This record gives sequence, structure tokens and C-alpha cells, in this order.
Amino acid sequence: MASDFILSARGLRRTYGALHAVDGVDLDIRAGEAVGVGGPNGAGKTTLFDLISGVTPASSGEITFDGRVINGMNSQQLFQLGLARTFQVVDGFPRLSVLENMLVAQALGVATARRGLILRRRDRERAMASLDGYGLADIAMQPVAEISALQRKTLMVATATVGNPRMLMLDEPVGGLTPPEIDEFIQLIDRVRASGVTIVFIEHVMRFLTTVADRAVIMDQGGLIFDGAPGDMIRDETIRKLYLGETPVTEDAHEPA
Ligand SMILES: Nc1ncnc2c1ncn2[C@@H]1O[C@H](COP(=O)(O)OP(=O)(O)OP(=O)(O)O)[C@@H](O)[C@H]1O
Repeated sequence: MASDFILSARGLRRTYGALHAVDGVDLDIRAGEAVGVGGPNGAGKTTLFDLISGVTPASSGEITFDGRVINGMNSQQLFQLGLARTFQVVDGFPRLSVLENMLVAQALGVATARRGLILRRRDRERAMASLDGYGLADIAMQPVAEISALQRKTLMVATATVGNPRMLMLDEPVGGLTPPEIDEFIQLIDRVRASGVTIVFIEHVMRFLTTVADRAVIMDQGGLIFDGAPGDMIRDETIRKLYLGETPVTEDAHEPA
């Protein structure tokens, strides 16, 4: 039966000894949604991402992407199916240039179809066109170690979207950016979203979460404790207690450390 959901998790669980890092999560994500995942440190957000993106095997439960069960697939297989993920540390290959990072990302996306890293002129032209689309063509020859934090984040998105993914998972994408840089990054994500890509991201910065997401999923102790419109979080008693005691959530609130 065809499903409206690009991603579904059923009874997803990951245990480490007695600890239930992800504790029987059910989650459905519609194609085109922008879902922000929040929650305190140790809530299970990264583990949930690791399970969905093939970094960590599930202890039990099932994950379906685009109608296909993906349990047991690794990150590269998922990338080729259209599920891309970025990580919290986004330096790429810092000694390589921006262009070289893009070429590596392109090559990884087709590695099983065309073994090895043989680069052709059209690979370079394609990489330059992608960089141009993200406003990075002018710095193509600079080592990544020398570009700004915002440019590194932009490159992170550019390399992750190189295979035209259907779903993009971002792990704390605006960490380390200043508020004006966050505003620029929000515009970038809006553009990616406008191209039809489903976006799921973990974020501690509430302003980013409430601006970008049309749905917030909040985790605590391995489970989902809120799933709804970001604007409704402020009225949810569990969320208010978790974030700020009894004080209402404000736009600039960050999670407690
Ligand atoms: N490889 C591992 N071995 C043992 N315990 C782990 C492992 N990975 C995660 N955990 C534990 O699982 C729980 C959930 O961790 P996770 O990193 O998913 O939380 P998080 O919500 O992403 O936290 P943060 O916001 O700090 O990144 C934590 O108690 C963590 O210590």
C-alpha cells in the first residue's frame, strides 16, 4: 500500500546495556515536511538520527524510507537511496579546497556505480555549478580550514545535497554561528526546502527550530514527549517544565546544558 510518509519508524529502540537510548519510538514524516528535533542533552536525539541514517543498528523496531525497509543499510546505501545526513562536526576535509570537498562528495555518491575516484572534466564542471548554486564558487580554491563558519555550514549542505536527496538530516546545523549568520543559514535551508527536499534536523537553538520547522518533535529519556506545531510548545506543560521550569518559553531560549 502506498504511504504518504517518506519516513516511518515503528517501535524503534536502541539499548546500551540497561540504558534505553531510544526507547520504542514511532515516528512518521511526510514528504516535504521540515521537522525540528529537540530535547535535553542525552535525550536520544543523536541516537535516533544514527538509527535512521544507518550509522548505528537498531536493537529492535523497523524503519521505512520511501516505502522500503532500510534496517541494516549503511549510510552510503541510504545516500544513494536519497537519504542524506550531515554531522555536528562539519569541517569536511579541512586541508582540501572547497572544490575538492565537493568532488569527494560527488564521487562518494556514485562510488558503487563507478568504482574509484577517477575525475573527469565534467565532474569538475558539475562541482563548480553546484558550488555556484550555493554562492561558493568564488572560494572554490580555498582550503576549507580557511573559510568562515557560515561558508563551512553552506558547504556542508552543498555536499550533502549533491545527489539530490529526497530527505536531508542535519545535526545541529547552526551551532557556532552568530545570530546574523543564523538568519542567512535559515534562508539557505528555506531554498533547499523549496526544492522539495524533506528536512529533519536536531537543533538546540530555539529561534532556528521555531523559524524553520513546521513540526517540532521533542525527546526526553529516549521517547517522544511532544510532537506538534512549534508554536504549540509554549502551551505544553511538559515542555515548559522541561525547558524553563514554569516560565513560558521565549523565542531566544536555549535548552538547559
Ligand atoms: N555508543 C554509546 N554507548 C553507550 N551509551 C551511549 C552511546 N551513545 C549514546 N549513549 C547514551 O545514550 C543516551 C542518548 O544519547 P544521545 O547522544 O542520543 O543524546 P542526545 O539527545 O543526542 O544528546 P546531546 O544533545 O547531548 O547530543 C545518553 O545517555 C548517552 O550517554
